[in-house]
Amino acid sequence: MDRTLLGARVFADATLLHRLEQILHPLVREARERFLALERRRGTPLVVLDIPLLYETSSERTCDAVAVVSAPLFLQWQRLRHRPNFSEARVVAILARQLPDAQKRRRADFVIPSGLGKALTRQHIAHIVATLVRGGAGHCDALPVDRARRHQVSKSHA
Ligand SMILES: CC(C)(COP(=O)(O)OP(=O)(O)OC[C@H]1O[C@@H](n2cnc3c(N)ncnc32)[C@H](O)[C@@H]1O)[C@@H](O)C(=O)NCCC(=O)NCCS
Ligand SMILES: Nc1ncnc2c1ncn2[C@@H]1O[C@H](COP(=O)(O)OP(=O)(O)OP(=O)(O)O)[C@@H](O)[C@H]1O
Repeated sequence: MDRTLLGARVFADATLLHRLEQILHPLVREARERFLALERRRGTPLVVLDIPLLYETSSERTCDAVAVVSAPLFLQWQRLRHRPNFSEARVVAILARQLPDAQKRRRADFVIPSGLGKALTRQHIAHIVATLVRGGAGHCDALPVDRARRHQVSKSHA
């Protein structure tokens, strides 16, 4: 499948994108449920879901905590320019269909900076994992997280 061509069509046409989402999102949901059921059976203490349209689809309600990976806008554009299917029009169309980064950062429990090098990003992730495991967040959509500690961490990271 030519994803670049499909992207050019659907990101320029809200109706077509909606049709594609109606086909794909149920399949994504199904795969996610299978994954969660398997990890629950295994007793995995923490699972991570990488969801691009998390707030846009209200999926945050099914998770114990949300971490947003964020870099400054200039860096986002710099990285996007290196993608094989880059076009300014495509990026503008995609951004118009997503919640602004600032809003995601405000709503998230954790903000993971990705603009200051991979070592620092890894440190933040390790800190978050330790906080969640200590705080008792285990199976997604089940256990509570220590909110006070969450805020403490997200504030120091923002
Ligand atoms: C249109 C497709 C084929 C383009 O694929 P391609 O490999 O060229 O781009 P990629 O998937 O990496 O997406 C590029 C950027 O667009 C964003 N994006 C993808 N789908 C959407 C969408 N429905 N709404 C808003 N942004 C989107 C991604 O987060 C990413 O930042 C693909 O994005 C797709 O099938 N999208 C529809 C399914 C979807 O909603 N996926 C995201 C959530 S599960
Ligand atoms: N912490 C980091 N330090 C340095 N570079 C990074 C870091 N995180 C990501 N990058 C670089 O930024 C680019 C984009 O990363 P990635 O594809 O993970 O973004 P993304 O937000 O998941 O993208 P999308 O949602 O559009 O698929 C890649 O080239 C990657 O190497």
